[in-house]
Amino acid sequence: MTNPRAVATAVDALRRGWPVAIRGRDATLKLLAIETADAERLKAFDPEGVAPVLLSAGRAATLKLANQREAAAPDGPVLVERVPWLDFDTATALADPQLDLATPLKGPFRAIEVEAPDAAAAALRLARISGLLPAFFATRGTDDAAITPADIDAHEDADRLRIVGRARLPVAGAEDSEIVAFRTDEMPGEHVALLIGQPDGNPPLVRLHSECLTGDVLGSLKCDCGPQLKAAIAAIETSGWGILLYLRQEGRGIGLINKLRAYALQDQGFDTVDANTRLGFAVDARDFAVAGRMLALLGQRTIRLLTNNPDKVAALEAAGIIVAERVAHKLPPNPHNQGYLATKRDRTGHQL
Ligand SMILES: Nc1nc2c(ncn2[C@@H]2O[C@H](COP(=O)(O)OP(=O)(O)OP(=O)(O)O)[C@@H](O)[C@H]2O)c(=O)[nH]1
Ligand SMILES: [Zn+2]
Repeated sequence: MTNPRAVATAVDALRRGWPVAIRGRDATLKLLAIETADAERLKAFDPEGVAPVLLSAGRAATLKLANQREAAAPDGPVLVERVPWLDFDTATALADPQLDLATPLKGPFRAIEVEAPDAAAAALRLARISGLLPAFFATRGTDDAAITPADIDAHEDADRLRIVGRARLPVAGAEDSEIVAFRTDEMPGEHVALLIGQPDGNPPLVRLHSECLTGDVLGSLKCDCGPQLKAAIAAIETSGWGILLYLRQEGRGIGLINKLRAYALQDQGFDTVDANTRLGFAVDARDFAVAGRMLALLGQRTIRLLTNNPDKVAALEAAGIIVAERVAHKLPPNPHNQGYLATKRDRTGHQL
């Protein structure tokens, strides 16, 4: 039996700076998120000052801390040995790439064997779900109140999404529209679908739009999200009928705060791909199975998809949706997003 609700409690605990425990196959890890800790909490968590620091492979590679254990998975979690000079401030510098250029790290640091790699990987996932930097103090814990990686799988399982509300919603450019909201019992935000027009016997034109507060609401020129959102509604309306899925996957799944950290790194000269890696995240942490589930709940198994991103097509097909056609969704660049669009074309396979 899995317990996805316990994951919601763990997310809440991490954000408050409280420890959580994750039970892996071989051992249980007790974890304190570095971002929400302070020297005092660290002392209470680890009075002897021996708890190593857990980082993602991407972050460790940025810090030139390759995992020295031969059998370690190349993209697996990395544990940094706790040595006397690795105090709270130094751990913060390991966790937060914004300090990389300003404060050269002391050291030397040594990567040590990860005893519970499945629990460690689950911890990094939990940090992403919590919108926190993926970095922890980690020590052996007891099984009391520990969550498991399977609990996190259950928490993220798209099949648990259901429709919880719907209403007519005329919007600018598409007056004959209906909004449908979806959620699971634990998720804080809800995904929505905007059904535009009436079914006409053809597969609906569908747009998967990932939340971008800066672009969608504030009109940010750093990306193409705002114009893409408006243009998607217009294209669907013109096509006769279709569905806009608004997915709460801000920052390609790393959350608003971590996206803003990525933006700060972009101000230092890193592109959108390298910024995510330096933070310790996947380049794209979104789960498009959610969109597959939403379409299935709406009774639409065959669609036409408005996107330049081949990963979206592949992920929907893996989720059992037939993508009968990919329709390009290109908008003119502006001086601020030219580099971003070029990176999407050159490094993330977008067909631009
Ligand atoms: N982490 C991160 N997320 C970003 C950045 N710029 C935009 N985003 C997010 O990226 C998502 C939009 O995805 P895009 O990669 O622009 O486009 P796409 O949806 O993959 O592809 P298309 O369907 O072709 O538009 C939104 O969740 C944005 O918040 C960035 O520099 N870093
Ligand atoms: Zn955007």
